[in-house]
Amino acid sequence: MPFRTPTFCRSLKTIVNSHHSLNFSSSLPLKVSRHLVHNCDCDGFLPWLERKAGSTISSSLYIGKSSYGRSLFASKAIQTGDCILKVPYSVQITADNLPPEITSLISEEVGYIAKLAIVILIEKKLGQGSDWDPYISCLPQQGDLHNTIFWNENELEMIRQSSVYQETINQKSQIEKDFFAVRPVFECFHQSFGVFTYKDFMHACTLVGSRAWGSTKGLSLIPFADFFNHDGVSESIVMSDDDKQCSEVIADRDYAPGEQVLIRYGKFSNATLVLDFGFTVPYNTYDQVQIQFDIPKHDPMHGMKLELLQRYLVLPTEDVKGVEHSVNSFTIKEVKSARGKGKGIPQSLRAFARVLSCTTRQELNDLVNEAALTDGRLARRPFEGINREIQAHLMLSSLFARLIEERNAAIKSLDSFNSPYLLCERLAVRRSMARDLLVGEIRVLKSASAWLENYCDLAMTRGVR
Ligand SMILES: C[S@@+](CC[C@H](N)C(=O)[O-])C[C@H]1O[C@@H](n2cnc3c(N)ncnc32)[C@H](O)[C@@H]1O
Repeated sequence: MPFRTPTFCRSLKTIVNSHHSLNFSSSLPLKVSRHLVHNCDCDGFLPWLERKAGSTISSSLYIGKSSYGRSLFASKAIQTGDCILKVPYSVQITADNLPPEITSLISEEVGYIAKLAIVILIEKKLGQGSDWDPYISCLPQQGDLHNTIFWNENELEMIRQSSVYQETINQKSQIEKDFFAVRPVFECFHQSFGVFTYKDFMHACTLVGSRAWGSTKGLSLIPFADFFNHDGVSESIVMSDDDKQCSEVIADRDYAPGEQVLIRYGKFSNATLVLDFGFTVPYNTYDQVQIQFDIPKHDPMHGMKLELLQRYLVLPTEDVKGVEHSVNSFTIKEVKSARGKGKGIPQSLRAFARVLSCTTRQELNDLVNEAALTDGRLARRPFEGINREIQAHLMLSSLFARLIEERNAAIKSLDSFNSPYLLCERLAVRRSMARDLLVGEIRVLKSASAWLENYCDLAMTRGVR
């Protein structure tokens, strides 16, 4: 999904494995709505796909309507451990489906999302003449999507405090870059494939980003499986097996006939969900906050600190949301126990605060010497003096307090965002997403604040070392 890395790839996760390793022992109390509506516009979809595949894809699921759009429902009783869907690779869409004359002209820099978007656009132009028409015509229309790249300026203002704001801008510019890279190719073939606009391309990229799974082919659209909606607590995921050349889903619990069957797309925060999938969940245990901690411009040792930080602070290898990391950007996860159990706030952030709290060259040199004598990392150990250690952490506390305050103010002003009558429903949906996002971020920041408070209290009473 991610429009930000060259291959822009944080699509729905797939385990490419020959062995399923799910733990089927627990029945999870999923909150699902019961729906017995069989007659959605996709009634003929599964029979068509099974004919195309030459095999049964699912005998226990049907496509119905839910409050999340179309969804898959149990057509009969399903038991924990049942294989509920098996989609052969032969009916999945990958970049290999691009016409060869197009593939040969597309630059290597164009990522998988863009390539699959082109496949969708070409098949769409072919209309009923396309082998994939029953699938392509089922895909959501432009107005149905709520990913933040479709939010207008006013709507985006609701989430300005969150990193999603900047990520949305980055995502748009990545799509634009890809569009300009592929447009000349299409101009050569406009008689065969027609023309498409930037808006069409953006829509197709978003469809791919929210419905394709990472695979050995880069990304794969898996028809029928992409009607599953997401539940972050589900243990069911789409698994692809290269030996069997198919993707499958195993039920993680029992389902009664008519019950909505949900899977987990990935361990995604609301920031990821709203950016790449156009929805949020009210309480998301995977929420995290991307923060930036700047060296104050007026700091007399600004240059020296910056140089040291760039030299010593190693960037995280895992790029959480494809955000470009700089030395002063950190990912904060919810701290589950303020009492010091488990992980607290990132070590790299605490090291950063120690460096920032130094007031003399000597103090900075001491940190460099200490790094040379230990594991080479800067400021990873608590300061000898308790007061200095506490002071460094209080800097973080005040940063968190400001971030919490800004988000609280943003939530308060959400109701002041209005729009013309016809757009009210759309705005209400997006406002509720903005609220979920900001509330989740506040929860994470408050947990980090509580951890810091506890750390400082403990340091005072016990001494840091
Ligand atoms: C893979 S598709 C699932 C099928 C989709 N509902 C449809 O009608 O085609 C992913 C999209 O479904 C919707 N969706 C999935 N899970 C959701 C959830 N828990 N809450 C709200 N919308 C959800 C979002 O629009 C998302 O981009």
